[in-house]
Order: sequence, then C-alpha cells, then structure tokens
Amino acid sequence: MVNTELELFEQIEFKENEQYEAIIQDLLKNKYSVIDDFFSAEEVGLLRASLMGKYEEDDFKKAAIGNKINEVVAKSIRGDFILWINEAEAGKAEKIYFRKINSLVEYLNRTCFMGILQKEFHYAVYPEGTFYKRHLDTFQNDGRRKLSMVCYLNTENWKPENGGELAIYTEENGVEKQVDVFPYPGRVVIFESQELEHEVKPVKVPRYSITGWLKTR
Ligand SMILES: O=C(O)CCC(=O)C(=O)O
Ligand SMILES: [Fe+2]
Repeated sequence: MVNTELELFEQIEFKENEQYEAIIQDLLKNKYSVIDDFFSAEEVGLLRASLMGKYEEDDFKKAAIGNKINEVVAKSIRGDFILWINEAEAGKAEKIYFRKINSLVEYLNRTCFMGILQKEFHYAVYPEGTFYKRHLDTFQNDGRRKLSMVCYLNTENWKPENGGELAIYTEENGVEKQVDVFPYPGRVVIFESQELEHEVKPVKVPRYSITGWLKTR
C-alpha cells in the first residue's frame, strides 16, 4: 500500500466487518477458519484464467521442500507445481485478489495487533495423482509465517469424489481430530501456520489454488 492510501485509510472511521469478525472468532477458537464465497464466481474465473495462461506458458516450477532433499524424495512428499505471485506486477485478476487480502490484513492488524508486515503467495496446480503429505508450514525454517491462507480456484462442478481435500489436524479434548476441507471455488481457508499440521489428499482431477502466508517481519 502506498503512503497516501495508508494515510487515507487511517482517517476513515473504523467500521466493524462481520465477515472478518467471524474469521477472527474462528481463529481464536479453532486455530482455523473456512470462508465460503470469499471470492465471487466471477473473481474465481478471472484468477483461474490467469493461472491457466501462466501454466500453459510453462511458467510453473515443481514445488520443492527445501534444497537439501533430492527430487525423488520431494516427489513422494508433494507433487504440486507452483508460481510465486509478485504483487508489484499483478495483473487485473491478481489486483482483485490483493485488494481483498490487503483489506483483511489491515483489519487483522488493526483489531488483533497481529503485526503482519509481509505476505507471500503462489499459484498452485496439483495434477492428477498428486498430493502433499502431512506437514507444518513452518518446516522450511520460516518462523515468520503466522497465518496460512489457501484460496481455491476450481470450477463450479468440483465434487468430493475428485479428492484433493485439505485435511487439517486439530485437537479436541486432547484427542486428534481431522477436519476435511474440500477445495470448492471461492472458498478460502485460513489457519495458524505454526500450530496446525495438514495435508492435501491425492487428487483425481487437476486442482487449482493460491496458497499464501501472512508473516510477521
Ligand atoms: O492446497 C492446500 O489446500 C494446502 C496447500 C499446502 O498445505 C501448502 O502449500 O503448504
Ligand atoms: Fe501447507
């Protein structure tokens, strides 16, 4: 956000946002929140078209899991292809995306003193047969990752039979509990990066998303 925008924002009187408040309550209670229709069908369409264009141009790279592990091992852990998104070079679709994310981040910082100063996002494609084994998002030695955010860009007709659900492992009365989140278009899931292990179950149909992290420094 440029300075003038920031100053302008500061002058606007604080207005409570019901959707954001619900997210905050979920995070406090469960360490995760699932928000349906965070992005409209039209916005998802624009973002998916942008992703597909870049994917067809071969801009995506096989996702790594740190640099010391060889490719064969990496493939047995995660099989997705990713492309990092540079906010400064955002196209029309990505601008829409960042406008919403930035609004949420402003709200979190203002109401919860979250201290989110940095963000990073990448597009992700999980081709048929791929998955991402159970992990914690801070395994890459990035303790600055505070909240993980995934936004799903699949088509309207996505079915549970397609697989690719995000399994989040939480705890209830000291007992592990698995919550399955299906990657329906427009849905966003936010969770505490340092707290909740999760995994992407094998997909039977290519699966599209944007994954990102809100970071403290
Ligand atoms: O796509 C998802 O649902 C989760 C992806 C994930 O866990 C990651 O990229 O770290
Ligand atoms: Fe993850």
